[in-house]
Amino acid sequence: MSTSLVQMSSVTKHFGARQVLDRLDWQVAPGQVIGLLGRNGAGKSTLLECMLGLRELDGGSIQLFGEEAAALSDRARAGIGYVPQKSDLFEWLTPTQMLDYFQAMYPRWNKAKVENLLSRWGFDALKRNSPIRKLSGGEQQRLSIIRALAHEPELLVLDEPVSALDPVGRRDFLRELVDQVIERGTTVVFSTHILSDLERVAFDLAFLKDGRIALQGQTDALLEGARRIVAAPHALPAGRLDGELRRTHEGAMTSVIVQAAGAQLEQLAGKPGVRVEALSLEDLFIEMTREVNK
Ligand SMILES: Nc1ncnc2c1ncn2[C@@H]1O[C@H](COP(=O)(O)OP(=O)(O)OP(=O)(O)O)[C@@H](O)[C@H]1O
Repeated sequence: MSTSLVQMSSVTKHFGARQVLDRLDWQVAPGQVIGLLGRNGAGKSTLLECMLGLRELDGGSIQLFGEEAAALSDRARAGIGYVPQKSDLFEWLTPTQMLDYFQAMYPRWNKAKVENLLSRWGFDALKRNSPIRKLSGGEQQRLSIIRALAHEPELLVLDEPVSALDPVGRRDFLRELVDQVIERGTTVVFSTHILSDLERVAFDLAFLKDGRIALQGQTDALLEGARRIVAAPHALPAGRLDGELRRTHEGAMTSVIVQAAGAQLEQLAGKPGVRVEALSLEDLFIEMTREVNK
């Protein structure tokens, strides 16, 4: 039996001629907190939707809590909290009505937590009792997060949960995530383009590129080991470098991204005409997700 909470094997998904996921393998262990990164259109939402059994696969298999994702039991469903990229709230209901509706569906609904978050996140009596469609985009996003946290899920999947939030809303959400959700041992997978948030929260990063997870590791370790080596091609040894991830050519120079501190790197750093640079998370994102111009 697998010990993974999510187990994706050779998952393939296309929309018409567009191949979005290409024999993707991915595991998420219980308690892991993973930031999912990728360019616009890389397939992050598709991956998360497939993971939750919301999209039919063209190939491969996905297991969640040891069950087929496409046929989850009610018990497994009750263990999932999901904040989709596009809010699927019932717009004609008021926040109070919508939360009451969902409360009836979940055996483990923490009413006190919902009340606490509503008051802390600016839902006064007026807002709680006007139709959701009249709330701003950020308010709807906050409500969607409250709904996803209310039943204290074991697995929380967040698809760009802070995209519509102002800096205060983002800080409040991240605090809640770190102090409450992660503290409780919840497994969290979330996609975001706000890299500074990831540095504060995600313990692991996964890069989605060309339909697969191109790189995954602990945020600190990824950044600590990542280097860009820029040199004329003849200054580099033949073959791949230790820990080589990507290689691009710009004019007369070759740029190699490696994920390895070691003797080879030290040797190279001492050679004339060779530049070895540390990478920020933004650099790493750009390097890991850009097209290779061999
Ligand atoms: N229902 C659909 N029908 C057709 N094509 C789709 C559908 N959903 C997604 N796609 C296509 O699949 C690709 C991946 O989309 P997806 O929304 O998963 O990317 P993403 O990484 O979440 O992007 P973003 O960062 O912009 O939110 C895109 O090219 C998109 O146009």
